[in-house]
Amino acid sequence: MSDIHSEKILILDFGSQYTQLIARRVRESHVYCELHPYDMGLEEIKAFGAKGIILSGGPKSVYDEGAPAIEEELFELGIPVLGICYGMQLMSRHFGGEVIAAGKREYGHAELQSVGTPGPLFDGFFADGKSPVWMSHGDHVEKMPEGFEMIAKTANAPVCGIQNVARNLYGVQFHPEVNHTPRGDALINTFVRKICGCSGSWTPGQIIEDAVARIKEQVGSDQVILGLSGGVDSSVAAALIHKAIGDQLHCVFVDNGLLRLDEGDQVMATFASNMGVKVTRVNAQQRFYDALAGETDPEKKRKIIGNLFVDIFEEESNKLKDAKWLAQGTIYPDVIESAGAKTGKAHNIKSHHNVGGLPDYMKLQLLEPLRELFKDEVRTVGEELGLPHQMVWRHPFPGPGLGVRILGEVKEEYCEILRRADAIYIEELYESGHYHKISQAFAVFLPVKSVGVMGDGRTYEYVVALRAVETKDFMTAGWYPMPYADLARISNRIINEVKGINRVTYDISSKPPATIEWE
Ligand SMILES: Nc1ncnc2c1ncn2[C@@H]1O[C@H](COP(=O)(O)OP(=O)(O)OP(=O)(O)O)[C@@H](O)[C@H]1O
Ligand SMILES: O=c1[nH]c(=O)c2[nH+]cn([C@@H]3O[C@H](COP(=O)(O)O)[C@@H](O)[C@H]3O)c2[nH]1
Ligand SMILES: NC(=O)CC[C@H](N)C(=O)O
Ligand SMILES: [Mg+2]
Repeated sequence: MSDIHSEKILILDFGSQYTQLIARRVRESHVYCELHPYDMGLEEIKAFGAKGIILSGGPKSVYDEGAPAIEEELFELGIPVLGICYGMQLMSRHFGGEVIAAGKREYGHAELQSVGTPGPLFDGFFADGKSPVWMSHGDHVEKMPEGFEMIAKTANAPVCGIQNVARNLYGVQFHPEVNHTPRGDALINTFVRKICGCSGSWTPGQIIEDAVARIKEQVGSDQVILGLSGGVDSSVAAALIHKAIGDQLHCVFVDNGLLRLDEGDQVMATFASNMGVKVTRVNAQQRFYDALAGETDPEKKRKIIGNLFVDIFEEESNKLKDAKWLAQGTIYPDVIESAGAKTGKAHNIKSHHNVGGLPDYMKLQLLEPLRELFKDEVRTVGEELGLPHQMVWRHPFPGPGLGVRILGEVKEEYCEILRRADAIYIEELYESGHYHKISQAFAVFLPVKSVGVMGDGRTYEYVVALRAVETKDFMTAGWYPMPYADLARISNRIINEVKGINRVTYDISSKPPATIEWE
């Protein structure tokens, strides 16, 4: 078994908005990396065994009292270090440089100018001695650190790139990790591949080979149970685990009555018929409708749905002899976010449910083969495993499903109406080529009636709202500028074809201040 973790980069997070993007760029260079808080101890850092360390940006100023600092010996380990923004300022100070509040702050686009010879990090970065970069800083390095050369500046900031080639220490004031720095990805690639000497073994084929070997080793001859939703994460997890242990995997698909049109049949057909995976379908529609009857509060609805999922899971695992593992499609952003959530600093806007919020009595161990992967890596792995393209590139669908897309009380009748409207909407998006330009699209049922006229007769029926958003990380999102002609066609079809709807609206709210789902 090749060890794809033998080459890895450590990213120390000083609280930048972009730390996750640094990890994305490193992964795109086919190098494994992990994010850790800036105060990771020296012994832990040594034990991690990184081939390179990246220090992120951060909101504080290095000269503030109590500003986040690092283990001083970090620079003595002989491991290459790249400091970005705050990271460069820390490095500069450590080596006797001076950081001050800048007279001219820089936010947004700036033109970086090469100073002296570009050096290994900036290899190929400049064209005619210049390169567009993206800045976000109020401080700058005024006096150079000892033993370093200055390799770049801008009109406003005297020091924007520093290097000590002999010790493999580099710093940049700009943000190479954001898309607005056009050659930034190449710079990060140069750092991890050329300077740190990583060979780039983090490829889909290797990830699969490694995961399969690890699953086999962990699970042995035990049985594994997995909640399969038909969404990207649980589907890829199922395919991966099935490749590793075949029939020892038992998937449970819960039809909670809150799924999209024909979704249950599609999931069963794809997995059971085409892929030979054992899937038990639990028809629990009525149980969910009964449990939700009369409840209008969004948070209470989410809790009801989540709890019922767990109950059903428990029942199913009790039916299975020797089930020792519960597999989940947890991915890296889930891991990072729940680590953040544990600090308790964030407001609870809504309770996101993942089935398998394990109750103590469940006694199953967790198997999470995707917990190191980002969504797009999960998708690439899914493609490599031969999952249908449509399944891999589907928009995410929340666990509580239509339960959070029917405002207020959930009724079976409303679910039927919404399923039909949503299916038309999504079909039209596929046909017009918009689907893959949109991050997530769906219809929402509004339990209010308005007056209309159809075939000379008065109608008094419900309203459907259409939502389509563009986003990278689902934390912030903009509404999709759908062409009028497409909106017209979709609205026309929904009103004509779906009984119970006589009005369609398009949601033009961004997140924040709205959220993506309506509840
Ligand atoms: N109807 C369902 N039956 C069984 N398990 C489910 C169901 N809905 C959700 N789950 C479980 O909850 C987990 C979290 O759901 P989530 O929507 O985040 O992921 P997903 O459905 O696998 O992927 P995607 O984000 O693409 O929708 C799933 O991985 C799956 O294990
Ligand atoms: O698995 C999930 N369980 C949930 O309870 C849940 N609630 C929202 N979402 C999805 O998360 C993303 C952000 O949604 P919001 O802007 O509505 O919070 C969007 O992609 C939402 O679809 C969920 N996913
Ligand atoms: N983005 C950053 O890392 C900013 C660093 C520091 N707070 C500054 O304003 O210069
Ligand atoms: Mg889902």
